Amino acid sequence: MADLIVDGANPVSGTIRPSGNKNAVLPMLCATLLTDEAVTLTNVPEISDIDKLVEYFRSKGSRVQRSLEAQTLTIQHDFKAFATTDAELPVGIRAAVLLLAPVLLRSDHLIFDTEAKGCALGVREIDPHLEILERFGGTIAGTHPYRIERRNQIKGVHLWPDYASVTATETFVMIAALAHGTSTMNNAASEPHVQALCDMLATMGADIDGIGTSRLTVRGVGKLSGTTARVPDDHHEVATFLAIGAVTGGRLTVETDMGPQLTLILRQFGKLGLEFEVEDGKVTATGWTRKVTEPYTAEMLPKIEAAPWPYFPADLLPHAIGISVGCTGDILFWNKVYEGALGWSAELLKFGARVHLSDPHRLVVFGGNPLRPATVEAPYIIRVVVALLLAAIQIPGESRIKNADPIRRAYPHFVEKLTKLGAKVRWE
Ligand SMILES: CC(=O)N[C@H]1[C@@H](OP(=O)(O)OP(=O)(O)OC[C@H]2O[C@@H](n3ccc(=O)[nH]c3=O)[C@H](O)[C@@H]2O)O[C@H](CO)[C@@H](O)[C@@H]1O
Ligand SMILES: C=C(OP(=O)(O)O)C(=O)O
Repeated sequence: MADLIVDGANPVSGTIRPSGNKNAVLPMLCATLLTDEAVTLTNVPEISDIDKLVEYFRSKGSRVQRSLEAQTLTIQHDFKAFATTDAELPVGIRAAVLLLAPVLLRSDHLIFDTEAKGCALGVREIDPHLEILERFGGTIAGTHPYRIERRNQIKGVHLWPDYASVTATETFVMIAALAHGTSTMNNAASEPHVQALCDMLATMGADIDGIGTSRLTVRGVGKLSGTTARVPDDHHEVATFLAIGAVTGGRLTVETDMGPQLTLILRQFGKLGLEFEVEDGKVTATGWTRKVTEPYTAEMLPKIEAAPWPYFPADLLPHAIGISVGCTGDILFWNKVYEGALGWSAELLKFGARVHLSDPHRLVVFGGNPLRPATVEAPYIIRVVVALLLAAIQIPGESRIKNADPIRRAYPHFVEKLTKLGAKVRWE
């Protein structure tokens, strides 16, 4: 594991283009298994989760051509390789769960010997995925490892799961696209990455209504064709760079077409005093007042809450927390998604911040405390490494974020990009 050394309070300024969204490219890559024709993805980020999926596909005889320079990836699968052997999925990444539906469609049985846990945010259950496979006609023939069999034709079903799960919705769309008949899902997730997968499947010939809403209707088709699809820019990375620019006193522009999707994200960062200019094709961080917006309702604490899209994303709540330690006022953070996503907040005390973890979902950060550089320990959570960096980079002096490697799962060339913009950050 490597540490990130951050020499804070150096303005991070300039213009940057974001990379493709990890949580979009992973389902898009898995969905290439739904066709025997070649699929080309563009704006493919250079991140380790993709390396793991590509390695898995190559081990199954898939042909993969990847250009890191052009950020393109072309892939074509050999269905026979999936049909004749047990499919043992890659371990250590949440995205392994996105292989369940497409592999089961290609093979009549698969062995799933991974807990499919990514970031350490809580239980990361797989029940919603297994339930979808069962409802579409799969059988769970064993557990530890999971053995899933498919004896019958995949037929359309109507689902209304407990909650809007990103990867479970993606599993549903992939299997429903090739099922016989019509399928519906109420309480579907609608994050930009879920929309990107649906849009890609539509270009392959899938018949999907309700993209971007909480009710998806999918009329199954007999066959999907190859396509070329662009991975959308990563709104998490866009938000990260904007926040870094603002808290370091820089002026940082991100060139992206994601502007309209960032409205609520910028509004929540605005509650922490971050200032932005949104123009066609770009967003600029212009300053930071450090003031927390006080609600008119006097009994209320200022609050930022995270929940499934179109709420503020759970994957950006750590960023807001990291920023907030430098604010002058108090604010409540409420993670309505994960039951284990805030335990790391005690690390912020080492910077001199005062925080109170009210329960597993709610954290209060008290503003106006003198901050100092510190050595902190990152958990295995990509976005928490960023949160700790956002705290460290606003404080004059050298901080160390231990075990910062998880950042490589979603932020390509993070240190190199920051260095070009004037940050003093290095791996050690
Ligand atoms: C590869 C990928 O795309 N990973 C993302 C995906 O993970 P993933 O698809 O695993 O996350 P889910 O949307 O399933 O939610 C994660 C967990 O939160 C809990 N839960 C969620 C929603 C809800 O209304 N109630 C509830 O209790 C459940 O315990 C669930 O297991 O979506 C998460 C939530 O946006 C993101 O953090 C992950 O980065
Ligand atoms: C939690 C994340 O990823 P994963 O679900 O792949 O662990 C994330 O991208 O912040």
